[in-house]
Amino acid sequence: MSNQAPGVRIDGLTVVYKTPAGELPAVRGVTLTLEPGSITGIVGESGSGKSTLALSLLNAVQPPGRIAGGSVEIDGLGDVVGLRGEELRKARGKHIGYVFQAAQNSLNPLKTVGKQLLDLGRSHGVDDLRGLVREAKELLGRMGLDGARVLDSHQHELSGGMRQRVGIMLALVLNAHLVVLDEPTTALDMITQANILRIVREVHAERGLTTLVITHDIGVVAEVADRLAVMYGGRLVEQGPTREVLGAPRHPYTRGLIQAIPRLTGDIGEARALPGRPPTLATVPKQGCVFRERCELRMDVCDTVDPETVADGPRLVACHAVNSAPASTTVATKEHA
Ligand SMILES: Nc1ncnc2c1ncn2[C@@H]1O[C@H](COP(=O)(O)OP(=O)(O)OP(=O)(O)O)[C@@H](O)[C@H]1O
Repeated sequence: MSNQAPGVRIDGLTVVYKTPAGELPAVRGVTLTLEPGSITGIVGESGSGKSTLALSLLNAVQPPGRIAGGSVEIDGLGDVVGLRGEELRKARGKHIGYVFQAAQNSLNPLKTVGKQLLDLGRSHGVDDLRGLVREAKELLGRMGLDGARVLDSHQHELSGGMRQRVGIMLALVLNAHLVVLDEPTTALDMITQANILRIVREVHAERGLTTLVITHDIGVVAEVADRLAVMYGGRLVEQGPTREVLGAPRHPYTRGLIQAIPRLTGDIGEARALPGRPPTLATVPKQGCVFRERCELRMDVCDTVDPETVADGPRLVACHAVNSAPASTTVATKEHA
């Protein structure tokens, strides 16, 4: 991979988990492009398949899960779904930096952060380990931490918020140009969250990265993402430029998510939680629209026919009610399940 922001093309991706009821899809027929140099946010409630989709970028879905169909083409690496063993290990860390959702718990409790940093550097053939430590201290310093002290610490000596920032440092320190951040700010207070998101944006711009941010918090994507993809029941239901999607959401689920945000100004009672709950693997409908049970625009066709993804300029929406808009053109959504 060159030293430039890579483009990523996810096409018809389906990921299944083995359950007592057979293999069920957590991600189904997802098609998404990450433009080089962009920050894309994926938002959706718990269980919508965000983490499973993010893990697929590293071909890191673990049993009982497996990628059952589709491809993930990353510039310079090819289709990572086909990568195995050493090739795959090298790609992770060096080309793809990743902060796991449970970043607070992903450190080794027996080793200092500095020792883990050196292990990471050695396992990726970094010659200049001093330079690596310098870089780590610099990144930690920018995130408001005393770098030398953090590198000398064990996991138990750090707060949840500090571990989260260590996770972000480890994802960035090898200079990967594709960075995946899964819930990067969940353990943080509002001020620290804003600070971390500012740093994510700065480092993204300085280094020329392609960044994917996974979150249940629409405020986080509003803060950082150029483009926003909304996920529900393993499907992408709406995508587009963040401002356009937030300013004029089209899919009823996106509208529901936005209406559920309490505003700082105005009546707190105006925030309306979306009624009902998202489906689990066992309750996701096998045919028809995955959102219909909670949808105020439900029509008969929604019970039987999966809505196609329809493009209107840069906006993509999968909804029968919205599909009737006259200026739309249909794009094929591949199903590999
Ligand atoms: N190891 C597993 N075995 C079985 N089912 C799983 C496994 N991991 C995830 N799932 C199921 O797959 C679906 C998608 O989970 P995933 O963690 O990708 O969603 P998410 O949107 O990231 O949610 P969260 O933010 O809560 O992690 C959920 O229904 C979840 O229960």
